[in-house]
Amino acid sequence: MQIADTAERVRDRLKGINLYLIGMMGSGKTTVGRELASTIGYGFCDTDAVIEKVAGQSINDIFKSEGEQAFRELESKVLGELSAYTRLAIATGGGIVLRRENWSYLQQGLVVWLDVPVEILLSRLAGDITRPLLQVPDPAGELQTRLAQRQRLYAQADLRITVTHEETPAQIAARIIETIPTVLKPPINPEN
Ligand SMILES: Nc1ncnc2c1ncn2[C@@H]1O[C@H](COP(=O)(O)OP(=O)(O)OP(=O)(O)O)[C@@H](O)[C@H]1O
Ligand SMILES: O=C(O)C1=C[C@@H](O)[C@@H](O)[C@H](O)C1
Ligand SMILES: [Mg+2]
Repeated sequence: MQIADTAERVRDRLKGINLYLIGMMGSGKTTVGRELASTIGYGFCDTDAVIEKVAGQSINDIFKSEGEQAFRELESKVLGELSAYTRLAIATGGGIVLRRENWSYLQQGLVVWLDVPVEILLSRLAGDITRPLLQVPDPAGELQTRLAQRQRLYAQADLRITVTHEETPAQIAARIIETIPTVLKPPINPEN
């Protein structure tokens, strides 16, 4: 079946609930999230982008001037506000899973973990200067440590999409759409 047909069926079965993408920095939440939204006919939002807009500064500058704690507070506020909408694919920040209160919002939708090995994250983020937590002498070690701290939290997702080799964002979005029915309640069929 064509992905467009599958996407239409999945969209109907979702009944408007939001899709939340979680995972490490560089796992593709923003890139795949945008593709997922357009394929399934949802709107797209990115908590990091909304934070930068409301704060009027880059994430780097927020971390520098206010610190990580202030960023996390803003992040929870933005997540809470976005979760009031429906029919959205929402790319979150890599640390969204750290706060319990964030899960009260995430759990209202369907949570998708993009599980990408550190080697791929590193190759994607080599030379990146927009992620404050990676501006350290040993970004590989930093990613390993943070993944170890967060792994069990990411694992609370409804859906785990493991990326073992490079696939295009469109291929990953298609894989998400094809896998969503496995975690939804089966449709009611009165003839059975
Ligand atoms: N499937 C993919 N194949 C190749 N490159 C990708 C893929 N997904 C994302 N990328 C690239 O990896 C980089 C990071 O992707 P992206 O910004 O979507 O990650 P993220 O999970 O949103 O990260 P963050 O948590 O920091 O917001 C970007 O340069 C993007 O173009
Ligand atoms: O993994 C993280 O803690 C982060 C990921 C990014 O999305 C941004 O939210 C910020 O750089 C922090
Ligand atoms: Mg992102």
